[in-house]
Amino acid sequence: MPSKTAAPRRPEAPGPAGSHLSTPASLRRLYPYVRSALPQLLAGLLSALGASLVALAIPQVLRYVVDTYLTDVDAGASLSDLVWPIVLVLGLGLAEAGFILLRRTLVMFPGTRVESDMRMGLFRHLQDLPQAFHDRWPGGQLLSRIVGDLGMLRRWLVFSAIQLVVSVLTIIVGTVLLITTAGWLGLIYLAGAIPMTIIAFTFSRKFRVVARRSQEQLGELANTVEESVHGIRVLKAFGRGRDALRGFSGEAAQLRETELSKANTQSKLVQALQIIPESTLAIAMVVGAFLVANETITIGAFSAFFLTAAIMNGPVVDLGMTLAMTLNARTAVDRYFEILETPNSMADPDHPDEAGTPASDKGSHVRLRDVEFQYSDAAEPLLSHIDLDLPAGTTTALVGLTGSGKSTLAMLIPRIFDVTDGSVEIDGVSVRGMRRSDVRDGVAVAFEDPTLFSASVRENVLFGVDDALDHAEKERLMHEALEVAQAAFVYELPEGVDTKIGEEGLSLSGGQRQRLALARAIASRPRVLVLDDPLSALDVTTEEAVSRRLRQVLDGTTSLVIAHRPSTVALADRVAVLENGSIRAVGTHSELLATDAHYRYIISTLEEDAQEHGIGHFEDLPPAEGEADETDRSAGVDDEAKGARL
Ligand SMILES: Nc1ncnc2c1ncn2[C@@H]1O[C@H](COP(=O)(O)OP(=O)(O)OP(=O)(O)O)[C@@H](O)[C@H]1O
Repeated sequence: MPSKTAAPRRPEAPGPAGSHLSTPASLRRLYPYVRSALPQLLAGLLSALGASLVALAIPQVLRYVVDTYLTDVDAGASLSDLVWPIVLVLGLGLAEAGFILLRRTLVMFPGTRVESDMRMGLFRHLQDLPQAFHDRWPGGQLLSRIVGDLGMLRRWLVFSAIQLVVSVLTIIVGTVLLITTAGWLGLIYLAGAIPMTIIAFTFSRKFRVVARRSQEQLGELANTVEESVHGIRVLKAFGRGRDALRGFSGEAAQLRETELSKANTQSKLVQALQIIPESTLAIAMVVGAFLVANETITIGAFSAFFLTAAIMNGPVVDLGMTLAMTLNARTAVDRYFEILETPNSMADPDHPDEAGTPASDKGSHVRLRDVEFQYSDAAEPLLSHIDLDLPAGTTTALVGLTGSGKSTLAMLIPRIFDVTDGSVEIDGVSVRGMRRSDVRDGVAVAFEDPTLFSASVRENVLFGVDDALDHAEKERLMHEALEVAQAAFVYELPEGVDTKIGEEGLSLSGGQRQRLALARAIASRPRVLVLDDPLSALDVTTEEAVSRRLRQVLDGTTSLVIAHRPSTVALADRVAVLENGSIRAVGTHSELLATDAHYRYIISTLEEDAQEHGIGHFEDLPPAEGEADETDRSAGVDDEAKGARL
């Protein structure tokens, strides 16, 4: 049940990155992304400013018309005298519309480019961050940052940021015009700025908090949706759809409350920004009538004052909205850099070691030396003093009770996790000294719970294959891997290997997905192959067929196979037994049966389990094709092991 039982994982970060910064300082961090777009954004700003200033010029024409032709009766103005002022007002109106259009055209392209660059940067960093980070951060939070927050930032950049500057400049220019046009009346209007500034400041403090809360809650909601969609089968199977809905409604209601509180806070500001200037205008009207009567100001100046103030009303009220959007953008920036500035604890070294030369053409030599591993949120190490030698070209089965740390140990080889002490070496070079890409080029993994991508079968199987290979070679590797994994079912799919297999391969059965994941690992022809219980979802007949072919493939590489079935143990030359976080014994199956009580216990448990489920036993496993002709694979191979296996 997504929302009740699975509490959302919280980031370990002590607080939002950048929360100690002022809003301008926080937004300044956008500069590297915005730099190349600045010329267009500035041109957009100038266009918007042009539109505003042109609008402010219209009242001055009115003032001229009123003072020259309408109030000065002796001037004897005729209708024809008004043609030029009318043409001028029309021209100013057209210029304003033109500036607005130009502004939109100028900012649209750079805005989307900044958004896209930032999105790429974040995605690249997410890909680079280690597994430990992804274990901690819920997907919904990442999704809401990479999609929602960045969309919000773009809208702010192309609209609100420009509007904010334009509004402030328009208000400044407008206020100067009010003062020069109508003296005291302008100063009365300016006095309204004092309470407005105080209110805006208080608003900013409140709004920042609620904006952050809203964006976090949106992330949690996205997380709940992701988890429910991901686990839809379980929810349906257990009839827990209603509970999921209840959990979702609770979170949605919380978000709604926060949004309402946000809107409330914002509407208070907007109200203040409307009421205060209008109150000052009421006072100005009384004072203005008095000044006109005294002939201190002209009727034209009086009219122009009110028309200018009316035009300024738009930018003043806009200030409320743009300020709110600026604070939303600031939160989005903080949330963006919170991820982007998460240091990568598994970064490549500055001076990486070259990958070692493989010990034999049958694969690399892997060695774990006094390895310790502890999960960051665990109280004590899960693995300690692990010494394990995987000679080139050999297959080692790793067995142990459930939860003993087998999968974790296997993940240390491709550096999905880093050892906390000791070292993992491939061909004599520590994996921590190498580029991660070099390590992973040589190591392929097939997970027990395989993840496939929503792409074609071909793309999934060739996922780890060198792009530089020519088409024919790639095809050959794919068909061969599919054959080893007994995945001929793909040829029966509607478009054969070009069939798109849907999100996470959910259109396939568990066994089919597992075989494709196995084919993916095999196709890349790795020097080290890590198989985490790769046959667990297969039926007996398929398992036998895969095992027979797999054994031939394993002959040509160094493999570590996590075994939960006797038949998987039988694929190996030798067996390593994991207990209480350490390797308790290494030997052939028969050696261990004879000498190690814990191994006997594990095997009997596996056998019982196999009998219960009607799956393969040691004796059931058919010999590999041509195996009788084989010579020993390496020094690490034990005849007895083969005897045991056969
Ligand atoms: N990301 C993680 N953070 C903290 N603890 C973890 C994490 N992943 C696994 N563990 C813990 O580490 C222990 C070993 O897990 P692991 O999956 O390596 O065992 P396993 O021997 O492969 O188990 P199984 O045979 O059931 O697949 C378990 O107790 C598990 O709870």
